[in-house]
Amino acid sequence: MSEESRQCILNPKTELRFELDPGETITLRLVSGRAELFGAELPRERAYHFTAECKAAVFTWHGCTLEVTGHASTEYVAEETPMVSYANCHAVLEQMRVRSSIIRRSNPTASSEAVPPRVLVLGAENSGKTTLCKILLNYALRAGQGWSPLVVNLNTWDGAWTVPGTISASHLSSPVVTTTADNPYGSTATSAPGTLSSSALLPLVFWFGHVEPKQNLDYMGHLIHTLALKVEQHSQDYAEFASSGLFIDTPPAFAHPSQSSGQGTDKYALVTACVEAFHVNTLIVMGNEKLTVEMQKRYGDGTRQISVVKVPRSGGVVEIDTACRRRLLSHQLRSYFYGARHSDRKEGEEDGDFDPESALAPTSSVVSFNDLRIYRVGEESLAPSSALPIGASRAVSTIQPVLVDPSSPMQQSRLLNGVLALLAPLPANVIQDDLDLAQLLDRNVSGFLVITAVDQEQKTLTVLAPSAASLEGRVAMLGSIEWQEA
Ligand SMILES: Nc1ncnc2c1ncn2[C@@H]1O[C@H](COP(=O)(O)OP(=O)(O)OP(=O)(O)O)[C@@H](O)[C@H]1O
Repeated sequence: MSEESRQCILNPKTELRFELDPGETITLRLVSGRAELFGAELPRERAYHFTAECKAAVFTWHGCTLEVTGHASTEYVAEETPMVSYANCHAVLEQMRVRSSIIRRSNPTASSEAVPPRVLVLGAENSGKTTLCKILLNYALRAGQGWSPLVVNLNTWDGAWTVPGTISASHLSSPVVTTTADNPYGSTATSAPGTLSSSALLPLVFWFGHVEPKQNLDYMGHLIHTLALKVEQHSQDYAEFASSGLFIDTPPAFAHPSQSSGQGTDKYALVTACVEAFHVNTLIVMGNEKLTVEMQKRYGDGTRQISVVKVPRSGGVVEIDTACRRRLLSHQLRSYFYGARHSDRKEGEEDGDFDPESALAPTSSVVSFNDLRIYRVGEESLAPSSALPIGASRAVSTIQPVLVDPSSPMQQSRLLNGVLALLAPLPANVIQDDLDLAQLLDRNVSGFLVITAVDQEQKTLTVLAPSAASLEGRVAMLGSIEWQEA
């Protein structure tokens, strides 16, 4: 029997907030008026099924009626929201886009004057950075100007379109409506069935291999520059989107000097890396006075032409604790291999609600130790310093790829359940034995694998992969991220 539904009438400029615990689901349908989910307009009479620990809010500018089915452990209507500030922020960014577009059309060579908004969003943990990026992105996409902004995700806790431990970028051309916490920027053609994903959404992905930037700050800095460089090369293919600008979503570590720098180094080294690499001209700080002042001191003096703006943190942003983050990390990996999460559906739910097309079918295959070359990046992959002979120092830098020998018993525990990033195939003229290791750091990722078994006798690895394609001769990177099927 279907659950009873109830009506929720929202006054203008209010929002219905809900927080789902594990196992809870809620379905919303817009009955009258207009409403939006983090900036994406909801069509009338279409049911949105929220699941997988989703925490979200439906906001209305002019009032609306929603039909709500299901139960969320926390559900309330908020009268106070920061949406007016966010809309003002959008208006300023929109002016920059329009100006850029007009200048480019009248004089295509004057690209230095036609600067679109290049926005970096900074803030503490759970301050609403991803949500603000999504709202500003959706508003830009709804402007009717044919924009297709680039979204850059540098939050390694959050896989964005892929899996955690990565940084990535993608142009988006249709609004993002997310009903689970698994893919905050939507699903891609590589990890979702064609019927559900956008073929235009093909993110450029680089593997960091850890969830905390502090696990290898040099490597993170290197990847930011590599991603920016590739993005610039790609943007030549997307000249029509040159005025759309970009949004950079960052992890909390960028705003915490202690977590993003070593002693004696620039305390905002990663912010500096981003500003320089992506030519940021707008820095948005989520409701943090001290950080805003520090950023204004650094960038707001007019010489660099960077605007530093503080916007209020929404009272609706949920404190995601470490246990929940770990669960989300595991679910993101699961949904990469198996498709959208269904475990949160209640038992006995009607079959009609279950969409079998969202299920993916990964394959498990056995590969010989010699088929796949596995590398880790940096010193952390080596024996501890205490194990070195007295007086000896490390010869390996923090961003040097080190070959992992699967036959070494010391590596076995690291390999088992380890998530591997399969690098894009190397150019045909690169001979495996003569591989320039520095090249590996600049290669983007074409997919992910998980090692489910290591057989020392047979010298084989069993890997879970999204497809049955041969892995012979491929190069993969290991990090510290592990995943095991529950
Ligand atoms: N107004 C709101 N009502 C209900 N939930 C919200 C609201 N705004 C944000 N959230 C939820 O709060 C959670 C945290 O928000 P968000 O991910 O945007 O923060 P963040 O600063 O990017 O987090 P991180 O610490 O990972 O950097 C998300 O699940 C988001 O969907």
